Amino acid sequence: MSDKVPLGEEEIEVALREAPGWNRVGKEITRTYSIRYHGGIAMIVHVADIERLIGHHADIDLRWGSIRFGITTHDVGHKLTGADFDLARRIDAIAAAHGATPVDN
Ligand SMILES: C[C@H](O)[C@H](O)[C@H]1CNC2=NC(N)=NC(=O)C2=N1
Repeated sequence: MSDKVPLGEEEIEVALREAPGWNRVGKEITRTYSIRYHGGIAMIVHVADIERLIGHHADIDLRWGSIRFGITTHDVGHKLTGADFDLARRIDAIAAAHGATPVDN
């Protein structure tokens, strides 16, 4: 499991470059995908299985045609850690497996 030690600013910049499509918004990193509602439910179940496995959970906002993930580490006061970027990578892989299309801005 990735560690839950707050990252420094430079480490966050490096991690963001290595997680293309994820945006830093306030205290979290976030990404939105386009997916049909029912497909989004199936994707969430898959993500939840992985979240339980790694002990790290995203905030998930499912809408009619899209799903948004927001990730930050609560245990260290809502700061960004390696665990957030680890989960982001895993969500990207699951999204691809479910045919979810990134809505990157
Ligand atoms: C005990 C349990 O592992 C911790 O509370 C985990 C659960 N999931 C978590 N998820 C996130 N995003 N941040 C955390 O600090 C966190 N802590």
